[in-house]
Amino acid sequence: MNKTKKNNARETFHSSKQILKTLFHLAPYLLLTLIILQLIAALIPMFQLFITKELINRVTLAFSEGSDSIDKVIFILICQLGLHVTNIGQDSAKRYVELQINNRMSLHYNELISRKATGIPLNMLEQPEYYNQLQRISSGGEIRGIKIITALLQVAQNLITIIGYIVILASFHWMLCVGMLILIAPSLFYHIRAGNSRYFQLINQTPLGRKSRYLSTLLRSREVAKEIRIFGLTSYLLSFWKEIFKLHSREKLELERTLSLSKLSIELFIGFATTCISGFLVWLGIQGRLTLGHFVALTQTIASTQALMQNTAFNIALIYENSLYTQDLMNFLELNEDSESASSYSFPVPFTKGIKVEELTFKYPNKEHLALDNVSFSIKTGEKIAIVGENGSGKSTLVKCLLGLYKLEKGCIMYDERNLSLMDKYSFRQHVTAVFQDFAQYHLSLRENIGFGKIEHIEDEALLQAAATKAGVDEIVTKLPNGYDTQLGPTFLDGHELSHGQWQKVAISRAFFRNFEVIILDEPTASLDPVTEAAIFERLSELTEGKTVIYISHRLGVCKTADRIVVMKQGRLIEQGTHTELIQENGEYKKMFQMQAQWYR
Ligand SMILES: Nc1ncnc2c1ncn2[C@@H]1O[C@H](COP(=O)(O)OP(=O)(O)OP(=O)(O)O)[C@@H](O)[C@H]1O
Repeated sequence: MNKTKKNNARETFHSSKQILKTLFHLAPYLLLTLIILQLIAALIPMFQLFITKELINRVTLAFSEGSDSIDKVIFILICQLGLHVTNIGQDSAKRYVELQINNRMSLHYNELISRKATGIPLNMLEQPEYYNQLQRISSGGEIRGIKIITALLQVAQNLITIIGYIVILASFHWMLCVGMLILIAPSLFYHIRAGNSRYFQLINQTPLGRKSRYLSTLLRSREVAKEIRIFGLTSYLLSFWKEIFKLHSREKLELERTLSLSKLSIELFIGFATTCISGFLVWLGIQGRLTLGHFVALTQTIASTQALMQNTAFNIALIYENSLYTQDLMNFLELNEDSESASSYSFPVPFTKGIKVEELTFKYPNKEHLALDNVSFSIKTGEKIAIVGENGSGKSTLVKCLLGLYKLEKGCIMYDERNLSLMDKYSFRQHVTAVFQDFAQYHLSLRENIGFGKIEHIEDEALLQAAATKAGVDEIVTKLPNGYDTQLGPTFLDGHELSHGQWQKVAISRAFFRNFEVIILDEPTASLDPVTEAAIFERLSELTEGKTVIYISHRLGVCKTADRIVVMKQGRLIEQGTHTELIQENGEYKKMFQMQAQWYR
């Protein structure tokens, strides 16, 4: 923890500099305007002080001399009004400019965060620390950047005013400015300590905090609503959530209590020091070294300087605290992405030699055992391969590797003798399509749900209808109120919910919406009725004529149509061959096939 604190302290300056640089690129004129407004704000208190002093002295004179001196008093009052209007004007303008800067920064960083989140390797998404970090930056990391800048400008503004005040105070007595300077130290110490403690408390609370948020999401989620009711889980989940909530509240209260005690002692010290300084002023007045105007103006100066110093200390601490949070954002943005076009190596067209998997070994970051253990096999172009095996045998992991979604540590995958790891990802994805076991259900229009298969052609009606027909979605469309433009899912107004099987057909259409050389289907028909499933598999050869097909299925009956069957067990490839060959081999496949077959006898 100490090491982390030290590192963060060192990197604080770096992240503030980064944020400033970005802002300078994003909104140079707004930044300049903000600096000018801040400068005006810095000078106003000194003019105010001068006006106060003049006003008191001239009013005292007018009271003793009568109406002869009233013109000068009126002039001073007009100046005071002008200053007041300027102050209000600069304050409103500053808020407006800050809001504009905030919007630009928010847009910029939110876009970067979303791009990064969709660009980092899939392996990273399996790691809890990724979600902890994402949660912290999602709760306003980019807004904290603008806070650093406004705090920096506020410090600069305060310093200008404080220097002006100190010069005024020093012109009366050097002791006054020394007294003022020593007031800032305890305040600064307190605010930095408070910021640091709150930040590290957040770091420690993030993992459990995520769990608590997950539990409360579960309690309100549509997906698990049925199970929560049927299994009566409300009390259990609620008490788990309450336990975490109470623990975190207790920790926060404890920290605030400690900080409040420190703050109280610092405030007492500051109050005592201010009283001493005021007493010193009275002593100077008694000695005849101050007029009444001077006395009022200096008392006001001391109060203002003290408030400004506290505000400066608070803002310096704010810069430090927000830099710690911004550091998280910067670290996240610096994560390595899947290189989309780092290579000039494109997908081989025409695709003639097929796919070769050599000694492929893969382990998930948080797991002990290998998900894939030295897997080697090849697929000819145009071949239809079925992958079968018990749950957890590595089938889905294998197809995700074939799709280039995971970074390989050992072994390689070649498409027409071109190494997938070195291939340009964009080019690769133009020629490969997939239907996943946990396919996405986009709560958008049906057109978008299919068109996402190749976003550039989303308006191509003929292509849309062809893809829909291939998976039997054309029958669904006729029953939808707005055809392809019907909003799907229950999330938004007029949303039309589909059955799970219908959603799966839409996912298959999406895969068929693009031209492909290779199609990978991970249990593509698990939710379909037997008639639809049989129809899709019967038509698969026709729909994928000349294309390479790899599919995973637990229904071994449909695998009989494959040119070759690959059998997986505990991450290893244990058998491969045609259905007839594997039955003759009398191995794992035959055992699985016979077990399934007995249910149909
Ligand atoms: N995201 C993940 N993080 C960690 N381990 C994982 C992850 N996904 C899968 N695994 C592990 O990797 C192994 C292989 O899983 P995989 O999903 O590839 O199996 P599968 O054969 O597709 O299973 P199923 O038939 O149930 O879909 C399993 O032991 C599983 O626990």
